[in-house]
Amino acid sequence: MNPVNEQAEHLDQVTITNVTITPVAFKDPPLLNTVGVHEPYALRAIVEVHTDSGVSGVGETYGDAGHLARLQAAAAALPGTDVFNINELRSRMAAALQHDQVRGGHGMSGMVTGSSTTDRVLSAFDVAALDIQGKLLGRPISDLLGGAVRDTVQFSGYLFYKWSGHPGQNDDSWGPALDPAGIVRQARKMVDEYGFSALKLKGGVFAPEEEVAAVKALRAEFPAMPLRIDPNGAWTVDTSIRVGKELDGILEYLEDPTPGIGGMAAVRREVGMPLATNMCVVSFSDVAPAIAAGAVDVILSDHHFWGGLRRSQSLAGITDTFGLGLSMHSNSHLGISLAAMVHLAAATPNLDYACDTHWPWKDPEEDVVRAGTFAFDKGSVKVPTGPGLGIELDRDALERLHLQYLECGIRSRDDTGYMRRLDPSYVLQSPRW
Ligand SMILES: O=C([O-])C(=O)C[C@H](O)[C@@H](O)C(=O)[O-]
Ligand SMILES: [Mg+2]
Repeated sequence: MNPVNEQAEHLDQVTITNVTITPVAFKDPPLLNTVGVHEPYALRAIVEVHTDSGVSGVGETYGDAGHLARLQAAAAALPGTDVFNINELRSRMAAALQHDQVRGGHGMSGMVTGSSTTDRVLSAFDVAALDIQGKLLGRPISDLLGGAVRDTVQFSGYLFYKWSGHPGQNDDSWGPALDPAGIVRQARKMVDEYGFSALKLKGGVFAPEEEVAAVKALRAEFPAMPLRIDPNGAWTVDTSIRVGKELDGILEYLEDPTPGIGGMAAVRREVGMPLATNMCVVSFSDVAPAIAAGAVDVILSDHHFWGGLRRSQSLAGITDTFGLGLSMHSNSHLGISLAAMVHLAAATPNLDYACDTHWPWKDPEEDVVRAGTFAFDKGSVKVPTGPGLGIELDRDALERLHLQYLECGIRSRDDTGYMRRLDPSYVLQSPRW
């Protein structure tokens, strides 16, 4: 048999034998948002899919208790499946989860509410399966997704209001950012260290006037920088229109000023700049109503809740067809997610904006991939060219971050509960202003 046939025969069926799911915790600074403040540790789950070929693949997803239970239920349904048949993986896990379509409990802080449970669970398995396929074929995932159209992927600097450190702990290296001057200081440090050429401010923390002043201060400091603000639906329609008019000509887009498709459509009729969302369009079932209502100009994809890399490409096809812009959302994440985001972004021709990432907020010493795998240069990351995700799991680091998970006591992300423990008068409100 010639080598090509021999390899083809070998790949005829590559069967999943078992799955390992490891929850991990990594340090997170006190980043403020409209539902509270980040706790001292962020949770993730590392999913390893093993096959009878001896080749394994990895994926990364939310680490909350409810999500972990669903990952386990899905994992139990997968042995015996061909790792090249992601459609079969999806239908098996949809069956396993059919009585558990609960919303929430996944680590998105109550801000992204209506995403599909099956797609949220599928994501890490999809990434792990593509990692295996790539390793078997000797090709990077970007090739499996149709080929990279860019060698590097641009990210935006993600600015947060924050305290100087977690109460009772030492100050972190970023210091406080509680007013326009603090935000500009943070932006300067982030741009100097990472070279970002777009900036996003997480808003919804202070009164809109203060956040408008922060955006204007950023504009004064960085005259040519594309700027965005995202209050996560903290504003009423009227407030959103007022702020939208005031920041017209300053923002490249305004992200989720107000909750819901109806509210976003009402704002969009009155403001000049594009409206973006990762809150009112979070699953395929939201797309048609949002387009019919004229609610948004830009959708932020996120493979963690859109069902992995292939289904995120389906979303990209939809935004392309309907003339919508496409950007990318993030939550606090580690290097496996970064690699997956980069492969997806590289193979998505119509990605119109620099992608979000929480990467600068992570302690550089903490990751489950080998240190030094990623470097930011001019705000961008090189697309890995090795087989699969092109990364290597650091087993010692995985063990350390798993121990940290066991010891930290946090089992579900709860920005509001943490804030309330620190400030019992704190009230959750949506919209707040
Ligand atoms: O764009 C967004 O909505 C986010 O990045 C959501 C995140 O949960 C962010 O607000 C955070 O980390 O606090
Ligand atoms: Mg957002």
